[in-house]
Amino acid sequence: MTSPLEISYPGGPLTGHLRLTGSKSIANRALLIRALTPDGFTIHGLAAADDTVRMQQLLESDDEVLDCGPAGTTYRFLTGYLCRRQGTQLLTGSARMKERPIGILVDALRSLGADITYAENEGYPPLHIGYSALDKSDRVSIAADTSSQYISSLLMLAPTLPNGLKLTLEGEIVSMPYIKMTLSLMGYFGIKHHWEGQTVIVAPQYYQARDFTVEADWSAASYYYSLAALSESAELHIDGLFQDSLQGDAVVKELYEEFGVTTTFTDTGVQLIKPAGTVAPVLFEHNFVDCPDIAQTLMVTCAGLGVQGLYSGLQTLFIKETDRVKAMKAELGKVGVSLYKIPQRMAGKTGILYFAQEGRADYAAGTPTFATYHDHRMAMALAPLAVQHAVRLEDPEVVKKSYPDFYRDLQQLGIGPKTV
Ligand SMILES: O=C(O)C1=C[C@@H](OP(=O)(O)O)[C@@H](O)[C@H](O)C1
Ligand SMILES: C=C(OP(=O)(O)O)C(=O)O
Repeated sequence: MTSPLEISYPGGPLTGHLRLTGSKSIANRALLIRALTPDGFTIHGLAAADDTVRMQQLLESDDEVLDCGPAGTTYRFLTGYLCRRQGTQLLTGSARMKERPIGILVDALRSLGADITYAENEGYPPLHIGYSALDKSDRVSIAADTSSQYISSLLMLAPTLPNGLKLTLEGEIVSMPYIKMTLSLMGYFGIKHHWEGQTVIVAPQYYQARDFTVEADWSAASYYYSLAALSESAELHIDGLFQDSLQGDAVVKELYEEFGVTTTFTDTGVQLIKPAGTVAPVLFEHNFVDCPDIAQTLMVTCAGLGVQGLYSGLQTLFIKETDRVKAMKAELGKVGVSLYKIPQRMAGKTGILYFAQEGRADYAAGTPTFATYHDHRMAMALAPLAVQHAVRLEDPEVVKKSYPDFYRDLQQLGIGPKTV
């Protein structure tokens, strides 16, 4: 744990220009695909994010123990990849990773012939993974309601399998834009696929080497949208983001229109404007099933502005870096904002889980100290409140997972961090 950091803003319009970090989701796919491509290729714009660095290191390592730390994509993508690599390796991770389920992916890989055994608890990391031809079958069904990363892991491997793969997605599909991102990137490297209903069909094919540039990270951009929304007025220029994005989290540009933040694409990225005098909405309602990583950002924006929140599609937040709903409930509670599950009888009989949020962040008790729960997004989502009142973040270095320069970039906007 690193010492707490206090961040504050002197006030006035928020202005500035920065170049945003690369997307770890895109980077980790490009790295995995490169490992499956005989000729290799150059990847530009790889971020120094821990999850990306780990992916690079582990793909190159022939150590017997591979430690993914808290990196979900790294763990799930390597689970598939290692099945085709010679030798046996122990794939492990942080204490939290050992609580994040992997059984759905292991069962799917085993049905193709994988040699995987649980080293500790059934259904959870760590895993012993041995080599297998994965030629027992050319089709598999997988529950799509828990994590899309299992599906992306299988899809990236699919063209390299002796018989290709027909992958049927069962139940509600969560994080669908990430599956589309995987298929688009595979397409960039020459892999064709087609859908038959809920089944993705990928024939045996070779990845084609092509140089590649990683887009800036729209999930990281969400924190600047929140900063703009929470400021009295703002004009921010963020380089590296483009209109035609592979990332589902690019939806932030539409979501923040409700808070008066407009986006204009420029030659180098985006310009965000929030005019003075913008009136916040009374209610913000959204289903986050396609964009779970920006849920915390929107919760904090609503808390800062006193906007009532009505959220659904949060079911995957319980198994991320922390139980994010529980963590947000505790931290927003520190500034008097409540987040609670709506009883089923009030939400209707749809089976959809709804959460409601009420209250406006209140700093009467002084500078709040927010815990970050080993979750980069807790720190980054709560930080924008600093434009309203100084806030303290515990274990601030947690942001390194996806955005190591987060505080440096805030400083460029005049939002000053100091260690306390
Ligand atoms: O494939 C990816 O790059 C990701 C998929 C999502 O996870 P789930 O599919 O588990 O929701 C997302 O939350 C994660 O940050 C990155
Ligand atoms: C959920 C996340 O990451 P991962 O699942 O890759 O650990 C995230 O970055 O918000």
